[in-house]
Order: sequence, then structure tokens, then C-alpha cells
Amino acid sequence: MQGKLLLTGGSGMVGRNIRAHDRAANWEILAPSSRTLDLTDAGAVRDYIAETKPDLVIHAAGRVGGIQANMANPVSFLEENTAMGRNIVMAAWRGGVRRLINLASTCMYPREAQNPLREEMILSGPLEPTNEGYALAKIMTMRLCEYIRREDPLAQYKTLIPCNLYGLHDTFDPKASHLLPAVIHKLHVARETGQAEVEIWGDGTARREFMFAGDLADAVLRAAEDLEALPDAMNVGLGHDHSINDYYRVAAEVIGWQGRFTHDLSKPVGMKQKLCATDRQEAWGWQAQTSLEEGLAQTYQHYLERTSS
Ligand SMILES: NC(=O)c1ccc[n+]([C@@H]2O[C@H](COP(=O)([O-])OP(=O)(O)OC[C@H]3O[C@@H](n4cnc5c(N)ncnc54)[C@H](OP(=O)(O)O)[C@@H]3O)[C@@H](O)[C@H]2O)c1
Ligand SMILES: C[C@@H]1O[C@H](OP(=O)(O)OP(=O)(O)OC[C@H]2O[C@@H](n3cnc4c(=O)[nH]c(N)nc43)[C@H](O)[C@@H]2O)[C@@H](O)[C@H](O)[C@@H]1O
Repeated sequence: MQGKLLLTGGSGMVGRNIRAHDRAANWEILAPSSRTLDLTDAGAVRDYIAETKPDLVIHAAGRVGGIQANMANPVSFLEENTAMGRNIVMAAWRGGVRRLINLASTCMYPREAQNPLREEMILSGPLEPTNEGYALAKIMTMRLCEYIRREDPLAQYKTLIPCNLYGLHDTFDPKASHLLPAVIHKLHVARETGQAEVEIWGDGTARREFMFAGDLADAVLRAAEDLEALPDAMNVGLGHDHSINDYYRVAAEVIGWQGRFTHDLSKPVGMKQKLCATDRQEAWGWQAQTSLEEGLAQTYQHYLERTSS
């Protein structure tokens, strides 16, 4: 047994994939929901850490959503993610927790940064306006972990920067979802209702890097057992991306819908590309294993089970 792990966000997509992974059995896992432990309440977080004394914290909680959710709620995305990040990192450090993995996001990178995005590019330029609040919160929490490491060499506080994610236990509600769960939902409805056309936001030439959440869970749990070997911040990506149009085309094949795509140019498109560099990840010796076709098939099966239950 590796010890006691406090997993924030344990009921979310990343958290559930971490808990379902084989390596989770190496830990005694505490995964309080927001109803049990509201991470925006500094006193409650401090008391929970003092009472449970975890050996490791994995911070996978957050106010998370796709481009439309971020555009609609900049205050919540900035304020809640800042409060959660500050509270869990400071309570862990002040509570004597020596090991912490902080999950950030490639949304932290400057809008115009040259792809592939390298970790040292963070804060080198203006952020993507559609998710600036969320990005500022993620940058703050990453820097807080780095500053703690400078003051306290015993604190193994490391940040993983995942690319976009999809998979089992994702959010499929179109008001909040990211691209791939939205595509699955739209194409499924089109197939079930005999729709001849499906609308793509923008012209579909934007590019994204979507990793299967089960693979990210593998990276996080391997990192949890190898924290000293990690740099302060490390992208977790695939090393390749696809256009939005390609994602719709592959998903249509997986779901079995034949029809035409239209493009709504009035819809937000966000960054033109968000491909992260994987030099540090390769140096650490990890890569994702799940192909897009396989990941989409597993996610669609999960979507069917969830919508039929
Ligand atoms: N999804 C992506 O594409 C993506 C990409 C890169 C990085 N990430 C990062 O990965 C992490 C997890 O993302 P996800 O996709 O798993 O998100 P998610 O499915 O929306 O889950 C969010 C989790 O955060 C918890 N949470 C929210 N507010 C809370 C609060 N006030 N107190 C305690 N817990 C709270 C939720 O708990 P309840 O359900 O109990 O409220 C839920 O378990 C986040 O840090 C996110 O920034 C995600
Ligand atoms: C990782 C996440 O990245 C997020 O940015 P971001 O990739 O643009 O967020 P997504 O919502 O995944 O959008 C990705 C791309 O897919 C296009 N797209 C096409 N059709 C659709 C659709 O039906 N629904 C959605 N949602 N997109 C669609 C959208 O215009 C954008 O260019 C950040 O806002 C979050 O904070 C988070 O960090």
C-alpha cells in the first residue's frame, strides 16, 4: 500500500477514471464530494486535512466546462477555481502533506503561442479570452506549487498540464460540454431522429488534442508513485491533434450516422490550435495508449448506458 490519498474531484470525469484504474488499489483513497467538503471553504479544507492526514493529495476538482460554459460564467470559473486551488494547496502544505499533484490545463497557454506548446511558454503572452478566468486560476495554482517548492525542498508539489480530455463519466449536457461529448450527443440524436444535417461550430478548421481520460488517469497514478522524477510542470498530451471537422467525421463513423455537416460561423471557436509539446513527458517515459476510434467507441457505449438507465 502506497498510503492515504486525498483525491479532490473524485466524482468528476478525471476523478472517476482515476478511481477505476488498477493502480488505485495501491492507495487508501478519500474522495469527498463537494457536499461533504466544499473546497471553496478554506476552514473546512484545513480541518479535513488535519483530521485525515493524507500522504498525497491529487487535486482534480474544479469548475470545468467547454468554451460556451466558460464564456457564460467567467466570474465562477475564475473565483471558484482560484479558491479551490489556493485552499487545497495551502491547507496541504500547512498541514504537513509532502506530496501533491495539481491538475492544470493547456488552456493556460498564451493564445498566440507557437505550437507545440512548451511549459516554459506559460505567461509569455495574452490568454485566450473565451477561458481567461479559468486559465488565470490554473496559472495561479501552478505558480503557488512552484513557489512552495522553492521555499520547502521537502514539498513534492508538482503540476500536470493535460490537453483536452474526453471519456467515460464526461459531461454530455450541451450547455456545459466540451467538443467530443457534444459531438457524441448531437450525432446520436441525429441518428435516432433521422436528421440529415448536423451543425459544427465555426468552420471546423480549429485543431484540438483530445486524450482519453482513462489514459490521463494512468499518467496521474504513475506520477503519484514517481513524484520525485517529475519536473515542476509537465504537459500530458498525445503529440498530435485533429481538426474539429475530423473529430466529427470519425465520431460519425463510430456512431453510424451518415449525413451532411453544416458550419455555424457565429459560434465561438476559441484557440486555433492547442497542441502541447511532449518532450518532458517522453523524458519521463510515458505515452497514451488509447486510439481516438477506440476511445470514442468506449465513450459512446458509456453514453448509451447512461442515457438508457
Ligand atoms: N475535461 C477536460 O477537458 C480537462 C482538460 C484539462 C484539464 N482538466 C482538469 O482536470 C480536472 C478535472 O476535470 P473534469 O473534466 O474531471 O471535471 P468535472 O467532470 O467537471 O468534475 C469536476 C469535479 O470537481 C468537483 N468540484 C467542483 N466544485 C467543487 C467544490 N466547490 N468543492 C469540491 N469539489 C468541487 C466536482 O465535485 P461534485 O460533483 O461533488 O460537485 C467534480 O467531482 C480539473 O482540474 C480540470 O481543470 C480537464
Ligand atoms: C480543456 C478545456 O478547453 C476549453 O476550450 P476549448 O478546447 O475551446 O473547448 P471546447 O468546448 O472543447 O471546444 C473545442 C472546439 O470545438 C469547437 N466545436 C465545434 N462544435 C462544437 C460543439 O457542438 N460544442 C463545443 N463545446 N465545441 C464545439 C469549438 O468551436 C472549439 O473550437 C476551455 O474552454 C476549458 O476551460 C477547458 O480548459
